[in-house]
Amino acid sequence: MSDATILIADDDQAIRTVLTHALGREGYRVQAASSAASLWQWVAKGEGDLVITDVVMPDENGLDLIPRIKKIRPDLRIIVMSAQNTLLTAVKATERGAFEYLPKPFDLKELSLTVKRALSEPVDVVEEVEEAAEEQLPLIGRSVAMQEIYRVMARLMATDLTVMVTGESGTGKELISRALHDYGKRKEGPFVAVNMAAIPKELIESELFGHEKGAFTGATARYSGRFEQAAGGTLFLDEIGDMPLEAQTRLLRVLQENEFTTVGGRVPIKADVRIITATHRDLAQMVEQGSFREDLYYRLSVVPLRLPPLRERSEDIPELVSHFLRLCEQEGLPGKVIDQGAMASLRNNYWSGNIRELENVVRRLTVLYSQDVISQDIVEHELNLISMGTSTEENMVSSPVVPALNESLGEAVERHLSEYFAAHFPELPATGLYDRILKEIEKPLIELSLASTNGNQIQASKLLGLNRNTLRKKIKELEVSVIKGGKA
Ligand SMILES: Nc1ncnc2c1ncn2[C@@H]1O[C@H](COP(=O)(O)OP(=O)(O)OP(=O)(O)O)[C@@H](O)[C@H]1O
Repeated sequence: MSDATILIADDDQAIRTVLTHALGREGYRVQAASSAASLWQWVAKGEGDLVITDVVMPDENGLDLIPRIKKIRPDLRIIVMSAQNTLLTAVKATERGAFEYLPKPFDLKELSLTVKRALSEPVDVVEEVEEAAEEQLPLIGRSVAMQEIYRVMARLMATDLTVMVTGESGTGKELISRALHDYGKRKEGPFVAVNMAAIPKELIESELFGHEKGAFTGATARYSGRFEQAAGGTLFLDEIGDMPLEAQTRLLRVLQENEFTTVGGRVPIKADVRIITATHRDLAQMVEQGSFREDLYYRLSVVPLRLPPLRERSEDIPELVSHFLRLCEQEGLPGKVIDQGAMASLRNNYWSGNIRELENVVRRLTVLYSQDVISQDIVEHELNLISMGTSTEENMVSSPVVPALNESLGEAVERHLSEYFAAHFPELPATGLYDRILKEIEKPLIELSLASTNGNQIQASKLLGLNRNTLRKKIKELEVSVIKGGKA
């Protein structure tokens, strides 16, 4: 249908020009408008075989236009393109009956393929669907990688398909799974999450399928397992790669037969759950090694959803950081802003712990440093502590002033003091810091000197260059424990 007429609405002149050229080259007739109103006029007159519309336009939101168009021209296919790029936009576009949702910027090749598909596939009749509520779970991130995830998620909302979410630890697998439930057709039902790694092997069956009273020692009452608890809703099996082989076999049987029995029970119960699984493991490799059943793997990974690690979408970091700073403030922690250099350091970090690690770092920056503006120095300092395997909190409690190999004692003290300042600034006294810090240094200094002279106070006072009486006074004042047998 390359002689089809395509109607385009976008208030961005550049986009109209590019699309008109690209689609014109492929033989389509193109009419492009800068407003929803012009597009509507064409549609109402019966013109066009396909609509491509932007979402945010000065006169009307493209998403609101979809149901109006569908009412008078149910057969007209609509492609929505948007730079908003949130999950909600993708879900709304799909729910309202758009043929496809294309996050901007998109590839012209992709657009061309979508147009071809839209013109050749039969038009779906859109059922009346309940509108998705405004974003309850804010899924932050508009990177290309996340937009692709949102697009797939939007397509999954109206289905009960089994989804397997994979990705490194802390990439948001549980959050995405919850969002699939919250926007999906089972949203009125329960979302029941089970972490397979957290249940002892011998309890997995009864945890999942329940048990009858007396089924085994300790089964003092009937227990309805997670399958029963999740009836009508979603069962989220987290860390599915940690499921022992015997339980895998049982799960597979339940999925094949669509029913299960409790441990010790005989009456089959219908399994009315949508299953979403998640894992950070390489299940395909586990299948090869024989530690995960191949048939179960294929049943569970009907729709695989791979979450990218944070380092592959560092463009999302600023928005995530602002989101976590806002969360901290809502929880009553001090409100902070972050400067550009600090943000650049956060963007360039490797983030092996992904979003969870970023979230934790933002929390520490909020709590442990008194400055209202988080600077690059502070961020670098905190990230260094993490890369050394310690963070400010832990570091403050235990690390002694031990010079690193290339450091003088003075430098080590300075490093330690700066950590001390960073960690304790909010509770430092208004004045008297000099005495307080010197006291904190004096005590270990005297203790170490006494230890090195075996508790001999005469030698220690010499070593320190202090008068013997002064040393004695200090020992008392600072409550230094004196080694028994040491000479005064
Ligand atoms: N897109 C996102 N926007 C905002 N917060 C997010 C996003 N993704 C993840 N988070 C937050 O990051 C943290 C980790 O997410 P989540 O627990 O879903 O990760 P996970 O992949 O399931 O981790 P694990 O593999 O360790 O179980 C949570 O506090 C979650 O709220």
